[in-house]
Amino acid sequence: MAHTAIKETPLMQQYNTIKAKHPGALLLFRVGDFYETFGEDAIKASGILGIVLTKRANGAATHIELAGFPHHSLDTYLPKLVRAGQRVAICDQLEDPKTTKTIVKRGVTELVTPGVAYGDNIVQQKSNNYLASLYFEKNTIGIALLDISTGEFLTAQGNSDYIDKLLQSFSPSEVIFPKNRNASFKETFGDRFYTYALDEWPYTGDYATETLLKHFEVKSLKGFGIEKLNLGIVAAGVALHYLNETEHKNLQHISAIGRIEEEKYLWLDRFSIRNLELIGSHNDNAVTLVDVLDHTCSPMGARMLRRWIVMPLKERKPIEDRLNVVEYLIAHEELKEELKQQIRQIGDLERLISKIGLQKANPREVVQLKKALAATNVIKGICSQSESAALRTIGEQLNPCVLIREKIEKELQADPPVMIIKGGVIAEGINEELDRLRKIAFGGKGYLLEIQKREAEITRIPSLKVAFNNVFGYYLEVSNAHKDKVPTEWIRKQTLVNAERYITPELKEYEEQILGAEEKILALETRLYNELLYELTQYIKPIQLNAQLVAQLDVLLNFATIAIKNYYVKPDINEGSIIDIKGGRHPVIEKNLPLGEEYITNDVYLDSDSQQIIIITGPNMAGKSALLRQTGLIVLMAQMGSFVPAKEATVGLVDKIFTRVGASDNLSSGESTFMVEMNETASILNNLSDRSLILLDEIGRGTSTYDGISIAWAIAEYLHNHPSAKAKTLFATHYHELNELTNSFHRIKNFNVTVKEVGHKIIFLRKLVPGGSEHSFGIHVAKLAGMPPRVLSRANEILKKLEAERTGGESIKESIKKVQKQAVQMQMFSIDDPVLVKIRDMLNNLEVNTLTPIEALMKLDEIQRVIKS
Ligand SMILES: Nc1ncnc2c1ncn2[C@@H]1O[C@H](COP(=O)(O)OP(=O)(O)OP(=O)(O)O)[C@@H](O)[C@H]1O
Repeated sequence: MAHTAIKETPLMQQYNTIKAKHPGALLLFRVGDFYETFGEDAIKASGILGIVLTKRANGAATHIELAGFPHHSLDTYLPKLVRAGQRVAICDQLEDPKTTKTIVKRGVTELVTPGVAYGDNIVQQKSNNYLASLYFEKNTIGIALLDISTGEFLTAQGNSDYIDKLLQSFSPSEVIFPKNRNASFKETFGDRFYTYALDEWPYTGDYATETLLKHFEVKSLKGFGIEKLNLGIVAAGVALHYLNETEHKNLQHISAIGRIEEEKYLWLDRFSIRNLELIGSHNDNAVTLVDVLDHTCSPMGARMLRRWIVMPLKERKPIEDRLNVVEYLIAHEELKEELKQQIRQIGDLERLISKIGLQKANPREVVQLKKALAATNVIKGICSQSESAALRTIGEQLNPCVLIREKIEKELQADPPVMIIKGGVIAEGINEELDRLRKIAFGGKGYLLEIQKREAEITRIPSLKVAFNNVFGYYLEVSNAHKDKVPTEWIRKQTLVNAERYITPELKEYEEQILGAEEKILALETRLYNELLYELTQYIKPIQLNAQLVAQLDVLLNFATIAIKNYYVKPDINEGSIIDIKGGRHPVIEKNLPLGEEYITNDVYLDSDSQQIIIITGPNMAGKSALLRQTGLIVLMAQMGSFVPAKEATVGLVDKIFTRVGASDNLSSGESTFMVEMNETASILNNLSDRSLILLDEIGRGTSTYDGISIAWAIAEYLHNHPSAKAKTLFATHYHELNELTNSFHRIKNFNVTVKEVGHKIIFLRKLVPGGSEHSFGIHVAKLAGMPPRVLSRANEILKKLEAERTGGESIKESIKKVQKQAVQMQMFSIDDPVLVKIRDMLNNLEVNTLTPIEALMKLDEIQRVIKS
């Protein structure tokens, strides 16, 4: 945005210089006790924050807008600005205004952007706050994901599908990329993200590698296992560069970078993450899987759970390890509760240690660190003594960091204030000078009483009082009755109605000592505190590991808790190719049914030999989508190591889950929704594998019936006949015509979700049974929805007519022939019409006897187009 230079005063000159250095950022300019904004920034800030916008004269003829708030309200206002998508540059006074005669030196001390934020009020407790950095080269994209609030730093590279999936899983608060890629970013990933484009120069392999090597103080990136990710390295280097640019210099807590190990995780494409409603997005209120699953005891556990949900595993061993711990915890109620109790004490150790790295932890947080380490030690004890090997491993790895814990215990007061300037942070007996100064400053009362007592005796003025005021400090007050007893060396300072006030050299000297002492105490406490903070940075790595382990334990405990609470069972995970769910439920819907309603359980069986594809028909509202989703969710939960909502479940490991929901739900994109649906489906067909699970919900409904049937039919056929990948598929559809498929393709089976017709009403039984269903009951559902009776009865009439026309039991082929016949008959009437001529030719060229139903349908579609055109 154009920034109109603000002229005149030296202050404004300084402002303009700083402002120009941070284009695109809203500048909070510290003036005395206030943060001020000017011009455009002031207009924005007053709008976002609801603070008063004023105008002030600026030179002879101009006015400048102005809006500000007290500096101590920064914690309240800054998050609001950042959440409103502003980049905020905080400009502070870099020297004490008292010590300078000219204008105070000022500079930007931090640039807070949505993706580079760590303040408790800015970042969400239960989710990570990632900055994503992208680098493009031909068809490959490098990505780095960095959360400054937790120190997590990851990288990967791959094609745009993969990067898209990662962006969906990690849902970064900000995405950065080189300026020349602005257009291609938008084209590939849309406008779902807050983005910032950087100059291109830092995007080189050399510069990035050097930045990383320097940051981690290593000679090679091999130790991190990322050395082959040449594009990922560039993205990661630029991420660090960006932190530096935004004035984040203390980054010891970013202590390692890891590769996202794609091969370890079940692939969930971004549509699945959305369609299965796993974690929801920031702005919708739908109840999602995580809402049901999250009973963690710590924010870091909550964040790890979210990661496990979008990145389930696909190797048997680690999944079983998790399941076994959960089983053990369920069987040991007391131990489970004790561990949860301790984890609650630990709190957000991960973000706490990050603040130590950033050197921004306050005294109370450091004391919390001590408490967390104490609780860690208790957990270590419990785990080490358990019979579960996995828990013992966690116990062994936990590091109680005894030395530093004792040091904090010894050096800090037990309950210090949040702000160091309040004083009383460093404990007694740590520093002699501090103790001495404290005695002077705070032992003062006794000392003054002594003076008072002594002088009262000498002068024989029993009512003599020592007191203090802001005008002339400590004084002696003598009532008028005794004023003639005052020694001559006392200096009179004030006369009241019935008393006189005096000062003495002794009092003045004492006063100077006290005032000096307070300042010295503050300086000394600050120094000692910072030394302690600095020493703590050496413990970042072990404490980060503790945080990881405790978060893991928290999630496993959480799985045990919800398994008990929601009656989940341990799934049987194996390397076979069967998915066999008995009495399965939808974990979210079952929790949100209207009072008195019970979730109807269902069995789903899929394998690659006899029942690879299930076509599920059934009326609207019958529960088809719920069934598809619950199958996906049960597999997912099993592979994240959780028990599952079913009576019994066998899960032959799945490597990819694809979900597509027929268009018409996915609005708000420029493309035709049908086109989008076809694109998405194409990407499934091109990526599936033998272990994939595909959930197709009314694919094809976004177009004309015959088009839709044809496409759905062709997809099912393709999935069945795929030479190498017998992907297990659930296919919900309204097109009963698809029930014909089972006759030609032996691994395709028909099922339907049952309903019962009672008089004019239908009752949803929600049971999945073998066989196709006859009709849709769409009109019944319309009635349920309160459609006017006239519309309903007319719809019924039309339906009857249509059904009557379709002579009972006729196959698609026959009905197509009939249509052809009608078309041929039509030809006899107006032969000259060029459209009809064209259609006639098309029909004449058809080899009806060799035509497959699908080809017939497509032909029909072609004919329809000709007529429409
Ligand atoms: N097994 C079940 N037990 C109880 N209630 C269920 C069950 N399955 C679904 N429901 C309820 O029925 C509603 C409709 O289910 P769902 O959306 O799956 O139907 P559908 O057959 O896919 O409908 P449509 O064809 O109109 O999309 C759900 O929102 C849920 O409240």
